[in-house]
Amino acid sequence: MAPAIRTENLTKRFGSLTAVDALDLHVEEGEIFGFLGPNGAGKSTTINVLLDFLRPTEGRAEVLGYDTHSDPIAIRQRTGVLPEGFSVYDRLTAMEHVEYAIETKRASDAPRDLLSRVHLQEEAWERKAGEFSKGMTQRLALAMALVDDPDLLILDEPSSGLDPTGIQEMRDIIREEADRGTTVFFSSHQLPQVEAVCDRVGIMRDGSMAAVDTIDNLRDDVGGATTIELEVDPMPDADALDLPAVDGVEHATGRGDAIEVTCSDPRAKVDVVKRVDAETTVTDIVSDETDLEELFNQYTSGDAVERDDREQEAEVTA
Ligand SMILES: Nc1ncnc2c1ncn2[C@@H]1O[C@H](COP(=O)(O)OP(=O)(O)OP(=O)(O)O)[C@@H](O)[C@H]1O
Repeated sequence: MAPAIRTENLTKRFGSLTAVDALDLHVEEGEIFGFLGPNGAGKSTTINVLLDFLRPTEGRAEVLGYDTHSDPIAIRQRTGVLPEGFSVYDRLTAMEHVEYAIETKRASDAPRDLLSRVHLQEEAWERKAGEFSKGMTQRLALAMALVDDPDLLILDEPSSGLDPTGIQEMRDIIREEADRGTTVFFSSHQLPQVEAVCDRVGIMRDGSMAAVDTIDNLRDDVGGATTIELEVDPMPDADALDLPAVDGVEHATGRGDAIEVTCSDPRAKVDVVKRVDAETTVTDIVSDETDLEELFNQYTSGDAVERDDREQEAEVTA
């Protein structure tokens, strides 16, 4: 099965500036792939090549098995796109926009269904889109992208301009689409959203991929301490528990009815829970993992991650 997106040595220069630098990107069919990177990393340029809005300087790209340069029409027929900085036709209504998108794709969707799916309020359907807020405009753009049940959705900053409810709704729509078998490829600066929906992420830096993996694997690779807190009843004897003897545990602290354990290796968490559970009843588990923002910073700036420093607390060893 062809990957949904494949680039080989993809390079795009603007004069002396290399916006995309020998990029090899594979996005599998059916996955939700988050395309991340700081401003200017080359995400939009990559997306524009995928859609044949820009020609590569070197290398090539395939979307749904078609070459972006020789088969752009076949790609557009099966792909839904929410472009960066989508702008509306000021004098057309929301309904007319969607009707236009349906006509262009020679599809047979019901415009009302699409507008409901993106939660654009019904009172706005017949209003001129020139009056829309950024959030409403994004919803309209998404409705147009969803026309004809695309096999691939390419969304450039889909959450831009959305309030928290809108972001949540966008997340739900992305999941629904993926559940229907659609591959979703989206760029975003909304890291919590990316974390909530993506199967894998690619982090761009200076036109190349600094990392591609699941968020869990990126966490493992970056290492760094993760902390879990186990609420227990009753508090077990620290000596009998001897958590520091578990491989990958840095230290453990008992406080009130909770044990806080810092693991240098995240895989140790499972062993910790098993060990505590063998001694007492675990009533709750809170895991404080490296958040995606920290991971992102490590891959894009190389700065050391600031860790929650609990070194001063007493260890459960006495
Ligand atoms: N048409 C263009 N002409 C000249 N330079 C360009 C052009 N488009 C993009 N660039 C440059 O290419 C680099 C990559 O830009 P790009 O828009 O792809 O980054 P991005 O990762 O999408 O950033 P953002 O998150 O801000 O959208 C930047 O330095 C940008 O200034």
